[in-house]
Amino acid sequence: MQSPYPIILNLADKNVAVVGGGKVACRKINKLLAAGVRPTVISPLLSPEIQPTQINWIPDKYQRKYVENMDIIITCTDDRAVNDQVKKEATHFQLVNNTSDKTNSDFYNLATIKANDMFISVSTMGKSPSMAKKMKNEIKEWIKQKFHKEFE
Ligand SMILES: C[C@@]1(CC(=O)O)c2cc3[nH]c(cc4nc(cc5[nH]c(cc(n2)[C@H]1CCC(=O)O)[C@@](C)(CC(=O)O)[C@@H]5CCC(=O)O)C(CC(=O)O)=C4CCC(=O)O)c(CCC(=O)O)c3CC(=O)O
Ligand SMILES: NC(=O)C1=CN([C@@H]2O[C@H](COP(=O)(O)OP(=O)(O)OC[C@H]3O[C@@H](n4cnc5c(N)ncnc54)[C@H](O)[C@@H]3O)[C@@H](O)[C@H]2O)C=CC1
Repeated sequence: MQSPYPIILNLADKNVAVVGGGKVACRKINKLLAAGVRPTVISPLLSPEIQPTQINWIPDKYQRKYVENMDIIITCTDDRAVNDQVKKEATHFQLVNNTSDKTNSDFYNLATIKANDMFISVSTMGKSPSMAKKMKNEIKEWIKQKFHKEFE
C-alpha cells in the first residue's frame, strides 16, 4: 500500500463478517470482540479457541448471500481462491480485508497497544507483519518501563 490513509473506526453499529474459522480468523475475531463487535463468522469448521456463543456462526462454506448486508468483510480461509472470490464479489460500498493477498485488499490490520486513553499502532504497510508484531512488543516494554503502565 503506497499511500495509506490511517483512521480509527467506530464499528459499534456496523455489520462485520469473518470468512473462515481458523487460526488467523481467531486473531481477527478477538480484536473485533474487543472493539464491541459481534461478528458473523462463515466457516464449516471453527477452531476450538473461538467461542460459538460470542459470534453469529454460519456453519457453511462462503456464499455471497451470507455477506450481502455486511459493511466490512475479513476473509481468512486457507483457500486463496475463496478469499479472492469474496473480494471480487464485494460491492463498491463494502471494505474487504483479504488476509492472504495484500495486493488485493481494501485495508490492513495493525499491531496495536491499548492503555487507558492511548491507542498505539504499528504498520509496515504490509511488508512484514512479524516485524510489526516485534516492534509493538518492544514499544510496549519501553512504555511500561517509562510510564509504569499496564497494557492489554
Ligand atoms: C497485510 C496484512 C493484512 C491483514 O491481515 O490485515 C497481513 C498479511 C499477512 N500476514 C502474514 C503472516 C503473519 N502475520 C502475522 C501477524 C500479524 N499480521 C498482522 C497484520 C497483517 N498481516 C497486515 C499487514 C500488517 C503490516 O502492515 O505490518 C498483525 C500486525 C495484525 C493482526 O492480524 O491483527 C498481526 C500481529 C498481531 C500482533 O500484534 O501480535 C504473523 C505472526 C504471528 O502470527 O505471530 C505472521 C506469520 C509470520 C510472517 O510471515 O510474517 C502473511 C503470510 C501468510 C502466508 O502466506 O503464509 C500475510 C499475507 C501477505 O503478506 O500477503
Ligand atoms: N493476514 C494474516 O495475519 C495472516 C494470513 N495468513 C493467511 O490466512 C490463511 C488462513 O490461515 P489459518 O487461519 O492459519 O488457516 P486454518 O487452516 O487454521 O483455517 C482455515 C479456515 O478456513 C475455513 N474454510 C476453508 N474453506 C472455506 C470456505 N470455502 N468458506 C468458508 N470457510 C472456509 C476452514 O473451515 C478453517 O476454519 C492462510 O492460508 C494464509 O494465506 C496466514 C498467517 C497470517
